This record gives sequence, C-alpha cells and structure tokens, in this order.
Amino acid sequence: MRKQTMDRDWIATAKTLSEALPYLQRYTDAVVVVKFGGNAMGDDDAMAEFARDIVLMKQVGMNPVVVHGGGPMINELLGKLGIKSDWVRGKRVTDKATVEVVEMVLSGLVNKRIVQAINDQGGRAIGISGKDDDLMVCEADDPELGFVGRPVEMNVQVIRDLYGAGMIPVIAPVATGPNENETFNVNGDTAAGAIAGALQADRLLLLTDVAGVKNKEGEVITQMTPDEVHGLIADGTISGGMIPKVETALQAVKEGVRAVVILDGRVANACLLELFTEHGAGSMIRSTVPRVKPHRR
Ligand SMILES: Nc1ncnc2c1ncn2[C@@H]1O[C@H](COP(=O)(O)OP(=O)(O)O)[C@@H](O)[C@H]1O
Ligand SMILES: CC(=O)N[C@@H](CCC(=O)OP(=O)(O)O)C(=O)O
Repeated sequence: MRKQTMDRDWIATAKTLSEALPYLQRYTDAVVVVKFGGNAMGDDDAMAEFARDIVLMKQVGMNPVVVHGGGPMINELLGKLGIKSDWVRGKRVTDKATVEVVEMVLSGLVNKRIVQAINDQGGRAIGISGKDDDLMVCEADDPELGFVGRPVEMNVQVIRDLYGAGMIPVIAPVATGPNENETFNVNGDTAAGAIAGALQADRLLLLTDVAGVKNKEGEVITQMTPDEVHGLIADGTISGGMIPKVETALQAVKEGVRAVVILDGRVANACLLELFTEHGAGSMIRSTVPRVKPHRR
C-alpha cells in the first residue's frame, strides 16, 4: 500500500519536474517581484506554503523580491484603538495617528511574520521598508488622502545588493518623503509595481483573493494586452479593488516589466504553478500577447 502511494507520488513528481525543467532554465537569474496582499495571507499553514514557494524560487536560481500588504491587519489594530478609516478610490485616507499605526503594523508585525516564515523554510529573508536606504521616496498622492504616498524616486540598489548576497528582500510599503521626518502609507500594489518597474523585473506577481481578472461571464481571462485592459475598465467589467491592481500592472508593463500576473494567492503553490507550468495561473498582462501558440509563453 505504502509502496503504491510512493510510486504514484514519484510519477507525479517526475511529470511535474519534466514539465518544469524548461522553465527552470528560462528563469535562471530572473527577478520576480511578488506582491503578497493581506487578504491572500491566510493562516500559519498558508503562510508556510507561500514561504516554501519563495525559498524554492531562490534555490533554483531566481531572485524573488517580496512586497507585502496587510490592510486587514491594519484594520484590526485601528479597530482596537478606536480609530476609523475612510477609503477613497481603493486607498486609505491616512491622518497622522493612522500613519503611525500603518507603520507599526506593516514594518513590524506583518513584515516580521513573513520574514520569519521564509527563514523557517530555510531561506535568508531580510525585512525592510521603503524607508531603508531611501528605497522609495514619495510625494503626497492627493491632499484628500493625507499621508498616502505616490512613489517619485526609487533607489533599488539595496534590493540588488540583498538578492546578490543570497538574501530574499521582504518589503513593507511604507515610505519616506522629500522632507525630514515624513512617513507615507503606500498602497501595496502601487509599491510592488514601482519596485518591479525600477528593477525592470521579469515578472510581477500580484497575489490576491480571486483567480484572476474575470470577463462578464465570470471566466478568468488568461492573457490581456494593455489595450484590452483599458477596454474592460471602460465597459465596467473591471471594477472596485481590481482597478488599482490592473492600473499598477499597466504602469509596470509601461516601465519595462516583462509581464504582470494577477492570481489567487490562497491556492497552494500559486507562484510555482504560475512560473513552472505551461498553463500558468491567473491573468497575465503584457504589451504583446502571442496569438499563434495556444499556451501562455
Ligand atoms: N473583473 C474582475 N475580475 C476579478 N475581480 C474583480 C473584477 N472587478 C472587480 N473585482 C474585485 O476586485 C477584488 C480584488 O481587489 P482587492 O479586494 O482590492 O484585492 P487585495 O485585497 O488582494 O488587494 C476581487 O475580490 C473582486 O471583488
Ligand atoms: C494607501 C493604502 O491604502 N495603503 C494600504 C497599505 C496596505 C495594503 O496595501 O494592504 P493590502 O495589499 O493587504 O490591501 C492600507 O493602508 O491598507
């Protein structure tokens, strides 16, 4: 009985490996920015699963860079402190008291939870925020939003130094401003897009809580060009929280990221399925989509 199980496992593994091999070669040295949203994080087991994927990516020669969110965790502490939040176009209106809580939760609790999970799986994660080495300098996005930042200057050498030294950078979307003592709260997707753009990343994976961008019939659209995305926003198919996500994707592609994929981070091995299988996962956005081959790459 046990042998039979092992055989079946072995066949599955061999099949997976033979399918994955061409991708392993293709992705050597690839820079892959992974945005891990608060809604995609789940329990400790899901976190460990995510961390295993990231460590495996590193072990096969890629350069994973994790940028995280943590909106639900910020909500929890704000709730305990009796501070209310308003939202404008998917961004949290952030006053002085709120930005302090945002920094505590993102740079502290959430960042270190991810760092620890990756290290527990044998990786060497280093947690930083956009403040470290002036990685991300922001200006106020919109006076209506308070201390919400729009990245205006990126200094990504610190990220290259970290992954070049064998480490996995884990970045909280909190940034500095052009003036002394300024702190900005940056939407996690925005931060991940700006970092991926500045790194000219090979992939930006935006992990969320839906399988991908859906059409009017509710089916996941596996590939899209920027023109197609604009059309889906204009006709209302893409709405709500998906709008800032696809706008981030469009901006990143414009800045030179080779492809952006929006996918469900709650699915086991989400990153590996996307990178190492022919069918991929979620919705891929890139400037041109090959029409000849039916598969994704
Ligand atoms: N066309 C669409 N396809 C998929 N999701 C969409 C679409 N339009 C709107 N959405 C909504 O966008 C949500 C994802 O955005 P959001 O909740 O902000 O994600 P996250 O918290 O992971 O950043 C989905 O849960 C879904 O409700
Ligand atoms: C300006 C703004 O809205 N910042 C976000 C930062 C965290 C985030 O983006 O978290 P998720 O990825 O989990 O949504 C916030 O305050 O919630």
